[in-house]
Amino acid sequence: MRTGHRKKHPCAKMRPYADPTRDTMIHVLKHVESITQHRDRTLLELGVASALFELVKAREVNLYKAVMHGDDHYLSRVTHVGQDGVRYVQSEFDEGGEAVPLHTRPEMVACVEQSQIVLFNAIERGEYVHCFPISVDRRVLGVLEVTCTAPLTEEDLGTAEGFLGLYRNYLSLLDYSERDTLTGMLNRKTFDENLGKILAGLATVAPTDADSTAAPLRRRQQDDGNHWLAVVDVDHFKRVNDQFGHLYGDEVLLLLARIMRDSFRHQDKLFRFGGEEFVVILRAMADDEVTVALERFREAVENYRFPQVGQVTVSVGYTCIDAQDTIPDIVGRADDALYMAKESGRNQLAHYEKLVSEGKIATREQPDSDIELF
Ligand SMILES: Nc1nc2c(ncn2[C@@H]2O[C@H](COP(=O)(O)OP(=O)(O)OP(=O)(O)O)[C@@H](O)[C@H]2O)c(=O)[nH]1
Repeated sequence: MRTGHRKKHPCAKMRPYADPTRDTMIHVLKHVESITQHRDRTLLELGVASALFELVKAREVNLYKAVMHGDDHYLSRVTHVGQDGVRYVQSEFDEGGEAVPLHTRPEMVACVEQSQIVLFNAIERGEYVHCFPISVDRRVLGVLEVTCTAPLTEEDLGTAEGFLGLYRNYLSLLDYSERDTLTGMLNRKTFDENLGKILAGLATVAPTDADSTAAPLRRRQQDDGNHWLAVVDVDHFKRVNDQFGHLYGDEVLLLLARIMRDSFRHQDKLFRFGGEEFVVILRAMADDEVTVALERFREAVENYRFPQVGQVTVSVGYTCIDAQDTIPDIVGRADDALYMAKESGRNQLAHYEKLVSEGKIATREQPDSDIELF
């Protein structure tokens, strides 16, 4: 039987002086271990930014996401680690992370458009800003910005590029496991994780009797509006498959995914839920804002001519997400509304809460207690 007693390794006594190279290596490996333990994108990003901040002794490290809207690039800061001790991760749904046009950050243009590393001397602040492109499959997804009081040494540049390589590889692995292979949209597994995070966020800011600390965050959440969930289903898709074959059916799904990407904002989350069903999670101040966005998408599909197939339409059911909801509650309500949209002739939207207030649909039964029976 083994006991808890461990013999000292004979070499332990033979280390009369510290070996700085070995210590640095151990330090770097600890960061690598900590970064790769995450299956979560935001924690991964924070891990990379924190590691670089410490290892190259930066003043601050920022991570920007680059997004295309129309023909223009926009940048949105998602992670920040600074000397002030502030460590910050922007929620993907947070409107506070409003994207700025790329041209307002001229030092980043070559980085995003030509995938070049850029060193920028901000003399007035006594800072050197290093911008590294974050690219996966030759697409620049963002910029890692490392700000220091002096240009990075060759060694530090090597460290930064090494961590960037690690981040890129890990990101493409995560991306692969998060996406549907046909349309490239986020998959069902990612849907559950994302909606779970939204609900957890809402629960932390939901009002309680003695909640003074949560008040500013709650106010901000309320200022940013509600989250909404819409289920989109292709009308008579079986007919498309039967009449034109599965390959054309697949092409319809692929093109539909493209129309969805063009119709919604970059903060909105788009998922392929399975088969010919898609889900959008969006944030909006008011009901009519959601209706306008969904209606714009519905019309775009109706007006598109799919190769060989011609016109395809979609029906959409949507509902407002509440802090007390569970995932099945939300999807169930959107599905009930979708059913009504199909029953009422397809190619239209149906808003669950509106249907309830008009007495056209019965409210879903809420469980009496928190206890779930299996
Ligand atoms: N080509 C293709 N077809 C799929 C895929 N996933 C599901 N389908 C097909 O989608 C069709 C869905 O049919 P139904 O659920 O009957 O619905 P529908 O014909 O769209 O009719 P409504 O929803 O009532 O308007 C089935 O024929 C499935 O085989 C896919 O990945 N590719």
